Amino acid sequence: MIAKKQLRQNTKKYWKHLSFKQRQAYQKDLMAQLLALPEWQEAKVIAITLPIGGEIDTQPIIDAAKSSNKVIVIPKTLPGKQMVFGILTDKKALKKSAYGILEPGEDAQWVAKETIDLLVVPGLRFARNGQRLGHGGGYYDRYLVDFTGQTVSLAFPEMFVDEPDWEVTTYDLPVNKVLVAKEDEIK
Ligand SMILES: Nc1nc2c(c(=O)[nH]1)N(C=O)[C@@H](CNc1ccc(C(=O)N[C@@H](CCC(=O)O)C(=O)O)cc1)CN2
Ligand SMILES: Nc1ncnc2c1ncn2[C@@H]1O[C@H](COP(=O)(O)OP(=O)(O)OP(=O)(O)O)[C@@H](O)[C@H]1O
Repeated sequence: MIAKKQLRQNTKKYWKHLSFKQRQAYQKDLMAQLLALPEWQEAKVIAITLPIGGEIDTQPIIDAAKSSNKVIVIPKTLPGKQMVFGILTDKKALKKSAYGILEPGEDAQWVAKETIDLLVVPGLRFARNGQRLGHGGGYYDRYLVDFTGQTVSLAFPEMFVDEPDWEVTTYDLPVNKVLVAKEDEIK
C-alpha cells in the first residue's frame, strides 16, 4: 500500500508535466467515451465539477450537455463535509469557495439528490473496481452513501490502476464506471 498523500502528490505532479497536446487528446477521448454511454444519453440531470488544479477541463462536456438540453448541476461544499448541487446557469452567478473552486451562488436553484441521474465523480486516482482516491475531504464518499443514480469517473491513463494501491476503507464507495483515456503516440 502506498500512502494516499504520496499518491495525491504523484497525480498533481503528473498533471503538471502533462503536455497541452497530450491533455487535449485525453480530454477529447474521454468526452467521446462519456457521450457514448447510455447513462449519459438517458440522463436529464448531470452533476459535474468545475476543475481545480490539473483536473480534466469539464467545459466541453458541459457545453455538450447543454446542447442536448440536459441540466448541469455543480456542487457547493457545506460545513460537515456535505455537498449540495445547484443548477449551473450563468458563469457570472458563481462564487469562489475556500478551496478556490467555483460554486453556485446564494440564489442558485438547488436540486434534490434523487433528481440527479448521472454523477461525474472527480478524483486523483482510480482502480478498475471503481475505487477512487479524491482530494481527501470525503465529500463524495458522504454524498454517495444514499445516492441511487449512475456514477462515472474520468481518468487519464496514469491515474488508473488495476487494483487500488492505497488503503480502501468501508467509507470508500466505488463508482459504477471508470472511463480511461486511450493512450496514443502524442507526447
Ligand atoms: N473540481 C472539484 N470540485 C470539487 C471537488 C473535487 O474533487 N474537484 N470535491 C471533491 O471532494 C469537493 C471539494 N473538495 C475538496 C477537498 C479538498 C481540496 C483540497 O484542495 N485539499 C488540499 C489538501 C487537503 C489536505 O490534505 O488537507 C489539497 O488537495 O491540496 C479541494 C477540494 C467539491 N468540489
Ligand atoms: N460516509 C462517511 N461518513 C463519515 N466520514 C467519512 C465518510 N466518508 C469518508 N469519511 C471520512 O472522510 C475523510 C476523507 O476520506 P477520503 O480520504 O476517502 O476522501 P476522498 O475520497 O479522497 O475525498 P473526496 O470524496 O472529497 O473526493 C476520512 O477521514 C474518512 O474517514
